[in-house]
Amino acid sequence: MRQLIIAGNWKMHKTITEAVSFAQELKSSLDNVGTGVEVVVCPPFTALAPVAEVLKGSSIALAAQNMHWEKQGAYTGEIAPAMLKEIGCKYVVLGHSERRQYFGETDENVNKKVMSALENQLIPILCVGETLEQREAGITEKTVEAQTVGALAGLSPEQVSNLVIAYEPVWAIGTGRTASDDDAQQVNNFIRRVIASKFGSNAAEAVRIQYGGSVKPGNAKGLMSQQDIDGALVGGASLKVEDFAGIIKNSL
Ligand SMILES: O=C[C@H](O)COP(=O)(O)O
Repeated sequence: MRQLIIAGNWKMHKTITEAVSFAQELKSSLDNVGTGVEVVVCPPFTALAPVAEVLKGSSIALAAQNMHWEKQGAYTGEIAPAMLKEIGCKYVVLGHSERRQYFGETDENVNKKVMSALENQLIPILCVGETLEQREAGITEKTVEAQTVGALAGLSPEQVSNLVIAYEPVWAIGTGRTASDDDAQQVNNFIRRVIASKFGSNAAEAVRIQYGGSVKPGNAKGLMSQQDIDGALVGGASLKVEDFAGIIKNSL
């Protein structure tokens, strides 16, 4: 049985002050939520340490939204994996479509980041997903397979078992246009079959595969009750405690 994992990706939102008060409020509103779901927040870099302080002793985990693959060096503006580990991050979001689209990330870069995260005991939340053009051209599976296989090249089945994959159709991100429960289930199931063929059935059974793209309190239950959907990567609706907590509670 895979534990649900619901992560709130704040993207480039919230100052330190806003992030800290959000974390305090979220902590108290999830007091009785139980262990059926793992809750993760992904603040911007500047708010990671202050939010880590607020979350100390709670079951809410911390994730960064990106990192460099190198240990250290002359990479102005970048953040190394050990820096995230030191703050207390458990997860790191890698290969988000916004990173691919606006910052030129390739499957090769994402693969280096996945390897480096694992070497530093950070669990990748690997994002994959097709654009609207790719969906309309009938190449959703081909696209998602290439991203998945490319990002996971060189990993062992054990390493794959422990990571999280987020299927995020680009056309559903921030658009209010969610994939139907069936469409999301179909692609998540396809990803699981890709993992099975490359890394074996144990890894495929264990790996958690989220859905992301306009997840809200009202559609969370339908999506989360699909066989191959093991959680959500939430953007816009993770910025308000009421909405994010609503998604978590409705998923159980
Ligand atoms: O990382 C989160 C996703 O990009 C989803 O964003 P959204 O919930 O605003 O559509």
